[in-house]
Amino acid sequence: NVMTNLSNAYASDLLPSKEGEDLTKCFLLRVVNILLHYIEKTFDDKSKILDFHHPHQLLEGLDGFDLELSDHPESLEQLLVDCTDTLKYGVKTGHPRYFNQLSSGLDVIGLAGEWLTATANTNMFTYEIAPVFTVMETVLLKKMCGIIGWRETEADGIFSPGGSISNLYGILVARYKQYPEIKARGMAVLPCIVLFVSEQGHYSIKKAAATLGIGTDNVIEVKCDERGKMIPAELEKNILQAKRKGQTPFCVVATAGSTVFGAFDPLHDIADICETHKLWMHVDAAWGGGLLLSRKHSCKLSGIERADSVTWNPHKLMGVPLQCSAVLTREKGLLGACNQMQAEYLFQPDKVYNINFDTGDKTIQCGRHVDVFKLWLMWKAKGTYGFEVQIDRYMELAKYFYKVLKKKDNFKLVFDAEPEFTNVCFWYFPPRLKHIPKSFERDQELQKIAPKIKAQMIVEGTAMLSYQPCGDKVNFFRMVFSNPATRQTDVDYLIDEIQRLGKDL
Ligand SMILES: O=C(O)c1cc(=O)cc(C(=O)O)o1
Repeated sequence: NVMTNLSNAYASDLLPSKEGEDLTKCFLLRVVNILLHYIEKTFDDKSKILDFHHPHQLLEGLDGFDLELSDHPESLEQLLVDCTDTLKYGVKTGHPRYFNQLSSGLDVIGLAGEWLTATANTNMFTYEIAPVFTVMETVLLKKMCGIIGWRETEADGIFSPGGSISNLYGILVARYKQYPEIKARGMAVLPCIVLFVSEQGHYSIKKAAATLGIGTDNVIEVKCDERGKMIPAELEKNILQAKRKGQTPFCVVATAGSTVFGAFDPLHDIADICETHKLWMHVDAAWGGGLLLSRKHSCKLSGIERADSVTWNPHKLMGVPLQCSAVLTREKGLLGACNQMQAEYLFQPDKVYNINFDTGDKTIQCGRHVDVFKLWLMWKAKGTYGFEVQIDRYMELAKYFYKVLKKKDNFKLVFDAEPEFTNVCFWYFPPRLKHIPKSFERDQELQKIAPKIKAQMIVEGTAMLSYQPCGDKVNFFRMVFSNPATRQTDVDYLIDEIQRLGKDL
C-alpha cells in the first residue's frame, strides 16, 4: 500500500521487471499523492505562490535537494523526496494570484489529459502509432478552422511546439507559396523579400526572419496608434517605400491580441491592403485566438477569416496545459508541399490505411509530442460554451480591475479607456512621487518602483504580475486575466498588496 517504505526499492524493481506490479502501483500512488497535495496547495490562496531562491542556491543544493547526477541509483523513497522538493521550489502557476504570464492556471481536466498523454507515450508523426491522436488532431484543426470562418473542407494546419514556431510556419509557408523553388534551391534564387509586422508585434516574428534566412533587417515594423494597434495607412506607406527601394514585400503579420497591451490590429483594413498588394496575411492570434469562442467579443477578430494563416495557442486564454499551439492554413496541402520529404522509412505510400493521416511530413519536425489530447478532453468536458463562459469572465474581471484603478489616485492607467482584452497596464505612484509634476527626473524615479514592488512580491510569494517599459513609457505593470482560479477578491487583494509594498518607496 501507499505507506510502504521504499528506501530499499529501486527503479530496476519496477515494471517491466518481474513481480514489479505491486511496487509500481505503490510508487505511482505515492507520486500521485504528492501531486494531489500540490494541487490543493496551488488553489489555496493562503499558500505562497513561490518560495523564491536564487539560481546559485538551487545549484548548491537546498536542504539536501541535490541536483547533481551520480553513477549510482537513488532509492524510490529518495526519488519521492526529490519530487516533493522539485515542486516546493517551483512557482504555482495555477495560484489565484499568479498573473505573471499570458498562460496561467491549472485545469484539472487538462492535467488528466496530460497524464494520459504521457502514459500513452507515443509520437504524432504517423497514424500507425498514434491512430486516435492523429484523428483527434484533424477533428480539432477542422473545428478551429471552422471557428476562424474558413470552409472546413479546405483548411489545414498542425499543432506545433509553441506560438513562435507557429508564427515561423506561417512565414515559411507564405514564402514557399510565393517562391516554391526555395525548397530545393534556397535563398540564392530569391530577391530581397521583406515582411511587415506592427511595432507591438511579438519578437518571434524577427526570430522567424533570422531563422528562415530572411534577416531581421527585412522585418519592417509598422507604427501603431496609442492603443498599440497597427495603423493601416502606415502599413501602406511602408509597403510602397519597400517597393521603391527595390525590396519585394511578401507577407504581412497582423497581431490579434498583442503581448503587452492586448491590442487587436484592424484585420479588415490589413486584409484589404494585402489583397491590393497580393501579400500573404498571417494573423498572430496566439494570445487573442481564444476570444473567437466568445460570441460577445469575437467581433474583435473580425476579418480573421480573410487571413491565409493563423497562429492560435489554446495554452493561453483557453487554459490548456503547456504546450498547445496550432498554426492553421486556409489552403489545404500547402503545409505538406512546403515541408514534406517523404522519408521512406516513415511515410511509406503503400500502407494499409489512408496515409493522409500520416501528418508528420507536414511539419519541420520528425518526432512530435502529442499536444492534442488534453485540448480534446477539455473541449469534451467544457463544451465550446464552457470556454466562452470562462473567457467572458476574464473580460469582466479586466473591466472591473480597470474601473477600480480608475478611481484610485495613486494608480495611473497607461491607456485611459476600457480594456479591449484582458490586459490592463498601469503605473503605481508611491505618495512620495504622486505630487511631483511629470518630468524626466520623476520618470527616473518611477522606473524603479515596479521592479522594487515585484521583487518584494516574489520574496514574500504573495502575488506575481509582470512589468515592462515600452517606448517612452517607463516600467509599468501589466495585469492579464487568463487564470480560472482568479476571483474578484484576488483582484482587490492585488491592489492592496501593491499599495502595501509600494507606499513607502
Ligand atoms: O505563453 C505565454 O505565457 C506567453 C508567451 C509570450 O510570448 C509572452 C508572454 C507574456 O508576456 O506573459 O506569455
